[in-house]
Amino acid sequence: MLTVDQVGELVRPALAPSVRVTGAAELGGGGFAAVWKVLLDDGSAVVLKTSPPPDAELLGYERGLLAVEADYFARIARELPDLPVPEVLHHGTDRSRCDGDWMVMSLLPGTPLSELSAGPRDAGVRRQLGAALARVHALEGPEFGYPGEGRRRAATWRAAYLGIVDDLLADADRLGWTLPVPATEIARTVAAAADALEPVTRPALVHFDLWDGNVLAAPDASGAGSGSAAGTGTGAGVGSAAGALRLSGLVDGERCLYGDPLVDLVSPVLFGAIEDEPDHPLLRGYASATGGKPLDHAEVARIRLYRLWLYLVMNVEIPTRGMDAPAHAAGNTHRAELLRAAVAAVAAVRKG
Ligand SMILES: Nc1ncnc2c1ncn2[C@@H]1O[C@H](COP(=O)(O)OP(=O)(O)OP(=O)(O)O)[C@@H](O)[C@H]1O
Repeated sequence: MLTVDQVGELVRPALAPSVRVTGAAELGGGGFAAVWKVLLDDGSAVVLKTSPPPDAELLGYERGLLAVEADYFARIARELPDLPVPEVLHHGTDRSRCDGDWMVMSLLPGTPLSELSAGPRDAGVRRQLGAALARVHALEGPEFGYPGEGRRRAATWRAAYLGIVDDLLADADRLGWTLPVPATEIARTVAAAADALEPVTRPALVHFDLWDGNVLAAPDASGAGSGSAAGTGTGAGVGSAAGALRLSGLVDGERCLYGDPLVDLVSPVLFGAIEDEPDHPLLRGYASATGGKPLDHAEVARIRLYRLWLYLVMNVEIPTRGMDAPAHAAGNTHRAELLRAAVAAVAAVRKG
């Protein structure tokens, strides 16, 4: 855990010489990295994110994530400047100053959807998210898979996906973590369904992790309570404001990769299935930007493969996130059920 003085030292390279740090508070939700809101004496604030130290036990794909996240935000800021991603102010790698990498970025206004319980009021935000995602998906990479040094990549999406799943199964084995479905059954199930991935021929930039905690919403300019959260970051007041909300931030781009745009339809409905909700606002927003049509059978088959992947990650990361303690038993039982159901759903598409 960093002290406020250490936080101040790390953000220093991103600040004008005259600006002073007046305080810092850890932002909730950072399960992988440590994330701080840092207050400055000019009344503004920035965000500091530090990655785990190099000797931390991580999953194989979790290498160099902060550099990848910095590149993701920088590329979107460059190519789609009206989309609300943080501005990267500094990316530090000096081990004499911090065990892990660190990034200083602008503080976006708003509150995560996960903290809002806004009900139908957040439909507009989800529509805007769908439209924004469609634009990010127009950006391409050179190959399928993860960007960055020594990470899983392949010339085809099928090979990248199967390799990513294999790597996660190898992680579970290395960590001695028993999965709720045997690794051999998972590998067999995805291999048998992998023909569904063949139509994907364009490596689109996908975020992968847009669950509600990584989508920020703020009152829109005309909404009641406008200004209560704008400028204060994860501010109070949005949840109780009765006015309309707007999409004010996409954060946590560290798990991005190049692949099928449909990957991004899974995390936003973390415990459900977007293909069972044809009127979901995210789908409507996405279709408004792409002229898209309802999801077809082949697309549903792919989405189910991606849900299996997401739930596999959520099971394999239990030991590395320190969630293998008895206090997490109920949550882990739920994760296990999700994975079992996802494997069965992939197998069912194959039979259907
Ligand atoms: N630039 C930003 N502006 C405002 N809030 C931010 C910003 N970056 C992060 N946050 C807030 O801090 C939280 C944690 O940040 P982030 O998701 O990047 O950390 P993480 O450790 O990678 O999270 P996860 O547990 O999802 O892996 C976010 O959910 C968001 O609420």
